[in-house]
Amino acid sequence: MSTDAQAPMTRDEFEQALRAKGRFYHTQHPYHIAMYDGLCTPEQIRGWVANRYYYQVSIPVKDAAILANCTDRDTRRQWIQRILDHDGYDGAIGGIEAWLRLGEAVGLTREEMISQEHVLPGVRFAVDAYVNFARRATWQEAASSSLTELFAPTIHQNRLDTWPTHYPWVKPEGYQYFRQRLSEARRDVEHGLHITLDHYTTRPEQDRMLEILQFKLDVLWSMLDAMTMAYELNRPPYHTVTDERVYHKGLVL
Ligand SMILES: O=C(O)c1cc(C(=O)O)c2c(n1)C(=O)C(=O)c1cc(C(=O)O)[nH]c1-2
Repeated sequence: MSTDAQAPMTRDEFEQALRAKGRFYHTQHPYHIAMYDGLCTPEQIRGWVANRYYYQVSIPVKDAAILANCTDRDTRRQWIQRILDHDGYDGAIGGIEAWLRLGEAVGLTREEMISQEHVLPGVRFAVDAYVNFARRATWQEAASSSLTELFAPTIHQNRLDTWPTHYPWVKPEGYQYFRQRLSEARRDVEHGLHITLDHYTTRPEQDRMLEILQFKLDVLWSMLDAMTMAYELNRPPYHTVTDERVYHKGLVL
């Protein structure tokens, strides 16, 4: 390779390269496209909400792992807000509680979500890979892996705009999560982008970051692949053997 090929990207070029990864975001997944086009059955919406619950409860664990590895006081001060946003604080309900209410609004019970009985092994493995990455990586790398949210500035607004028409059977009380996330996601992306653009300055580091972002895209895409098998193709795990949800509900390692 020539020395030129190894030259670092400028801050702007690097940001453009990160943003270009957006074409692989899970909004391009057929499951997501169907959801946006109003083509999902109630069972498919319920499956998505019940499985995404596992992502929601894992996010603060992931963020706590980042905090545990973070030696920078200013970053910790800002990052800790992410945990509070999901867990709730000062009387405000957090994202996890809001997600449980979304579940109830689509016809799931709180108990069946909390029991994680619907969480497909493929979803669990994908989400666990993200949490484990955050445990092992440097805090800067783990922080920057949250940047997929960069690709969906309007994802929650779109749901607020279209779900009531597409899915009138969903109770309106369920939409709080999407509403809450509008401002939180914008703030998180700004902070994550700031850390990322500051941290990766050599070309090999920048290339590694693009690979980290691809890893995170793979996590999100794989979750939807597992849901496609179960709820679109009607091939949940062990479907050749039983209709029961025998898959494990998580091993605490
Ligand atoms: O609904 C979505 O499509 C979506 C995607 C993502 C993402 O890109 O990881 C997050 C969220 N929502 C979200 O609500 C959320 O709180 C969140 C936290 C993180 C993260 O990586 O720390 N991603 C996401």
